[in-house]
Amino acid sequence: MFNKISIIGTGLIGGSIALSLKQSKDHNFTITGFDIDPRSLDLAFEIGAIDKKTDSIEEAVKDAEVVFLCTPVKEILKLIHTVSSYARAGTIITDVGSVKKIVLKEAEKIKKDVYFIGGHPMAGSERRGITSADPFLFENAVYVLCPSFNVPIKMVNEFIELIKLTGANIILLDPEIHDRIAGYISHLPQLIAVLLVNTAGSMGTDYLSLSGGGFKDLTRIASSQFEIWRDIIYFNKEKIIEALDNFINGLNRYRDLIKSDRIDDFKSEFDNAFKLRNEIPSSRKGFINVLHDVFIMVEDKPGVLSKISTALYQGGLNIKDIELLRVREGIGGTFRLSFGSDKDAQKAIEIITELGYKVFTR
Ligand SMILES: NC(=O)C1=CN([C@@H]2O[C@H](COP(=O)(O)OP(=O)(O)OC[C@H]3O[C@@H](n4cnc5c(N)ncnc54)[C@H](O)[C@@H]3O)[C@@H](O)[C@H]2O)C=CC1
Ligand SMILES: O=C(O)C(=O)Cc1ccc(O)cc1
Repeated sequence: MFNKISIIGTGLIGGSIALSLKQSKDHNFTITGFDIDPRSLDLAFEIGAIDKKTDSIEEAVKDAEVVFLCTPVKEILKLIHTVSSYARAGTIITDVGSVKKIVLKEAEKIKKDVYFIGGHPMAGSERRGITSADPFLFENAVYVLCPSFNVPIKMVNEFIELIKLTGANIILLDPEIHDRIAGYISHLPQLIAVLLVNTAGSMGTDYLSLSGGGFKDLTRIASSQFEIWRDIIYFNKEKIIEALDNFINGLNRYRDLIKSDRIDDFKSEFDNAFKLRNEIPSSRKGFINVLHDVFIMVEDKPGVLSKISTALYQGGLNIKDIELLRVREGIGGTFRLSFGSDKDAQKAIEIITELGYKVFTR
């Protein structure tokens, strides 16, 4: 197994990968971080995501066995060259970019004694930066890998073992297929979420103030920052246009059905969606829910949950639902607690924070 890891871009994804590797009980990784934003680097060091920080990319890379590129995609395309020029023979360079074909094409140009394995953890958040990093972010998530042709199978296998430590399930995919699928299940939904909020919002802010759980569930990712998405949209243009065209055709068909009073024709649409939706492997991410969720990161210590639930009970709060989202034996996990109202969820946050746990909402 590798020991020396470097993270270039210590933001949400870079920070989460670093934190999850540092939590591994059976390994003692030395993680070096580099980021163009010194605040991000300082914070990553302060929270223990990285062991060393450096303002020199050469320094960050020269002794590393694995280098993770965790920046926006456009930067990844440049960093592939900078990093490979400083990397010693045998180093694995990997990225986390949401688009894969352009990245793998760029990686074809680097010297052949370093190995590029494209990666895309299919989990994330609408929030950015190291302050939102979560060691359990990838637990049970799909993590796509696209190795370059020159990477020996043994190296791919060793790398898979490393990524498995994040708790993710690995899938090897052709970059083009990855981009088409990501276009439909991630990039199209992102644009739809933005347009839904803007369409309703353009009618007046009072429209949005009436929105219920369904609208909020469907549009959480509309709060994502454009900086990451600019590159995703640009570099997956073709596949996104294909997905948009399909979706626009579907919307037009629905419009025609309604206009011509063929409402019953929607039954098969609903039935089909119900069936397909139920086939998505059960992970709670994105599950429709009208409750108000609070997420708590806890250590794997006896009594932690009863301490929290007792304090909430004494505070007059009723937990409507509870789920252990991500757990690492002996280390800890993230719990989702759901409350019946936003007011209760806010009160719960106060109570749990007072107990000294890290709490966040989505
Ligand atoms: N946000 C999400 O939910 C997911 C994002 N991704 C991909 O992960 C990558 C990173 O996204 P996030 O972590 O969300 O963004 P982020 O904004 O939280 O972190 C990016 C970090 O990279 C740093 N950075 C930018 N240019 C740099 C450069 N040239 N050299 C060194 N550091 C640089 C920034 O200062 C920042 O700290 C993107 O390519 C995105 O497509 C993949 C899966 C999920
Ligand atoms: O917040 C969520 O649920 C996401 O799905 C975030 C996300 C954004 C970009 C990706 O490439 C993958 C995941």
